[in-house]
Amino acid sequence: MTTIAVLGAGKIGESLLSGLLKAGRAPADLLFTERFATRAADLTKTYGITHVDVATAVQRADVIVVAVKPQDIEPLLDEMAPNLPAGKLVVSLCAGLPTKLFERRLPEGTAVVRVMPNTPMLVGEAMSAISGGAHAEDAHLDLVEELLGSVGKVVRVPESQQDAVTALSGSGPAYFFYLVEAMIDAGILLGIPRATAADLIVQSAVGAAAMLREGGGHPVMLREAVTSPAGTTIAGIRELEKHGVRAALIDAIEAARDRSVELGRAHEE
Ligand SMILES: NC(=O)C1=CN([C@@H]2O[C@H](COP(=O)(O)OP(=O)(O)OC[C@H]3O[C@@H](n4cnc5c(N)ncnc54)[C@H](O)[C@@H]3O)[C@@H](O)[C@H]2O)C=CC1
Ligand SMILES: O=C(O)[C@@H]1CCC=N1
Repeated sequence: MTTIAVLGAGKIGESLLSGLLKAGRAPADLLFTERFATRAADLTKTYGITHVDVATAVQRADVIVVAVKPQDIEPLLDEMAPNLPAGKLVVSLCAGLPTKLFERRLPEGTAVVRVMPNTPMLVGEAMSAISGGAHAEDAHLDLVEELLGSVGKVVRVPESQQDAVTALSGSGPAYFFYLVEAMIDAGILLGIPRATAADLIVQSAVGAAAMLREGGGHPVMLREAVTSPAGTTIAGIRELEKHGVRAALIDAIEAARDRSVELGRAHEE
């Protein structure tokens, strides 16, 4: 069985470990590193997985998943480089960091796959986009696709699109949560108890997502079907348009893309 080590078990690292376990992978096939000892102990207790140091992780695992903040990558690469045997596959989940950075800092010929996942991985509903680096072969991409396919959907994209993908689906869940939060607040304003407002909005979000995914409908047609002539929905849509919500969303996603590019530039030679 393939042994997978997750370096940095924070929010996304834990989501991956938990998702892989839920998908049927044995705890014995998973390793993780974590710089905070109390967090490491909590994760071992919760999931029964083994906490190791970076040197042990890169030596024992076949697939090494890097899940630290982009700002924390340099010291981690310093620790990985002298210990990484040839033939290992390095998978980076880090926003903005190009495969070239890993290839430059790790032993010559190391296969690197850049991935942009998202936190719905925790419930087996991740959206992950993967791109191979210079030494990644089809077999490496197939392996990463299989791993991430067990915790959600996977698409292959050229690495040049990864900053945009990061803004769209990497950050995307946060924008949906933000929208839900705002709609629940609207319910409070209208006198609906918070718990009821949350139920109403969360189920509406789940239903809308199911229609988008399973119904195969176009978002414009689905919205038009809710929008009756002289009805309630169009009164609300007029306010959204007046406040420039569409342009705000486009600007937000462009800003997130720009930030991803900036995170990568910070590590250029
Ligand atoms: N949170 C999200 O929604 C997503 C995050 N990502 C990417 O995943 C990476 C991690 O993000 P989060 O999980 O949100 O951050 P986080 O801060 O929750 O997790 C990072 C973890 O790495 C640990 N760490 C840092 N340096 C370490 C080292 N040298 N050795 C061992 N452990 C170390 C930290 O203690 C922390 O627990 C980032 O690069 C981010 O861009 C990608 C997609 C989505
Ligand atoms: O906010 C971030 O930088 C990370 C990357 C994508 C989602 N969260």
